[in-house]
Amino acid sequence: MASVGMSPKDEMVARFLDAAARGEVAKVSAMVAQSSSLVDASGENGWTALMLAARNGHADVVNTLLSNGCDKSLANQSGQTSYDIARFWGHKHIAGLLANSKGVDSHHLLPGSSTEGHENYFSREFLDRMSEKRTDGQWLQAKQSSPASVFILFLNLNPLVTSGAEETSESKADFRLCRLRWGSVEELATRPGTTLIFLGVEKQATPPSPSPAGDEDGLTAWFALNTDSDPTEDLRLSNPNGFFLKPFVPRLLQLSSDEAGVVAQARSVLAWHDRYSFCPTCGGRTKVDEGGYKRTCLKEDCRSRQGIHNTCYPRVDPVVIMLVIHPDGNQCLLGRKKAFPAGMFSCLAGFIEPGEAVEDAVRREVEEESGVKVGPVQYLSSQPWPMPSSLMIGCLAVAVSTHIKVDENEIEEARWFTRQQVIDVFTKNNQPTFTIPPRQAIAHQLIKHWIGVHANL
Ligand SMILES: NC(=O)C1=CN([C@@H]2O[C@H](COP(=O)(O)OP(=O)(O)OC[C@H]3O[C@@H](n4cnc5c(N)ncnc54)[C@H](O)[C@@H]3O)[C@@H](O)[C@H]2O)C=CC1
Ligand SMILES: [Mg+2]
Ligand SMILES: [Mg+2]
Ligand SMILES: [Mg+2]
Ligand SMILES: [Zn+2]
Repeated sequence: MASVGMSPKDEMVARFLDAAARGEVAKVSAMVAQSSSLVDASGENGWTALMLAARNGHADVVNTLLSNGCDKSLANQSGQTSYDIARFWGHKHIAGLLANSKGVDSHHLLPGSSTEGHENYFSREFLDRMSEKRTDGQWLQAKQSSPASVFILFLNLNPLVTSGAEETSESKADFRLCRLRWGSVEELATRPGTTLIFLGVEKQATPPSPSPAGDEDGLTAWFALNTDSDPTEDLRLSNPNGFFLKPFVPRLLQLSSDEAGVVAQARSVLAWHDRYSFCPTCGGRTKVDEGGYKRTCLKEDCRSRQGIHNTCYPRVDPVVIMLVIHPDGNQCLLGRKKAFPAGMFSCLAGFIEPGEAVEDAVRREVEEESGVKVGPVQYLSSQPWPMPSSLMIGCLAVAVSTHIKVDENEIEEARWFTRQQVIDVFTKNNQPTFTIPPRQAIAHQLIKHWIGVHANL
């Protein structure tokens, strides 16, 4: 403890050693940030902060000191290193951290791996995709002309909706998809700029009973169409309140969870047809197969027709999105792009590159965008993001360095935010100084998960 007659420097070292001995990780971090030479400073009998934290079993302080570059090989006046001390006092986990040649083992900062019940907007599977029926032309034809089937319509990839709040048990919807019948879209389906795809059938709690309409299996099939010729006038009679949802975001985020899931599937596949209308291998004309899940080149000797080629199937672009946790466990890294609304910060994100594992993409994108180095990575949940075909792979990650240097081409600013600052955003207490994306974005859910996990701290 500090005592009368100490120099200010000795007094600061004494306060620092005391904080480490007591496990006051936030104070240790703050003091190191102010004066980095403290990490290896020693007090009575040559004991350093690392030794005191190891003696008292404070793994979080040990990690913070390691990540700030302390020298773990130092010994006290009795010749004991921090590792010897941790072993002597039975703190095996800390001894493990100190023995680890990479210095930092921060897995304990990641919450347990339970992600059960975690569902993101756009990920609800309201329909059974029935992929085995995509090659059954007769079944598809019968469903297409069945009066029970549902058709949703897009004009240049914007869905036809009606407004009108609908409150379900899980979500409040401001817009609803217009559910059309074959009779209203039959003529449109034959126009050159229109694509029709099969989405699946409504999931049923109990096996369906055959319908009297001669529709043998009683399953309600869903289809989607995208067209480039405005059908508003033709639909005026059957859907006087319908309109195409444009601009698409953020209003698309106001559908019910069920309908958002349907739109995620439909819009991605339709966007693929819209953008890949010619054969990517030979540039020839193609035709739509398998209920819209395949395009086949019409040129019989095209290479894309020998064997299986991913160019013939709808694309999905994997993106990593991660909440990076500070080595002290009490702060997270958020960034903002220039295009974000004023004051909004979000998780860093980036496209996975060819030949790259998820964990490596997380480490690369975080370092590229913020200069921060990342150690352990944990997958949490994923989210289809149909703008047009991203799959957001949501992860938590632990930083092993803390200095920020942003890539100004992509990120305007990145900052460490304390848990309290983030809690203030959720609770709207203490006039939060920033905002985060809405609950429909996986970024929001990752941040919320981190706060929830640490709610007891
Ligand atoms: N749902 C959510 O919470 C969030 C979703 N996102 C989505 O994640 C996506 C990726 O994030 P970014 O930071 O923009 O990625 P990024 O950090 O990799 O940078 C984007 C750049 O990557 C290049 N790129 C590489 N592969 C690409 C591909 N397949 N498609 C388009 N560009 C590609 C382009 O040059 C592009 O400008 C965005 O499109 C955004 O819509 C981003 C943040 C939050
Ligand atoms: Mg990015
Ligand atoms: Mg990037
Ligand atoms: Mg990138
Ligand atoms: Zn071809």
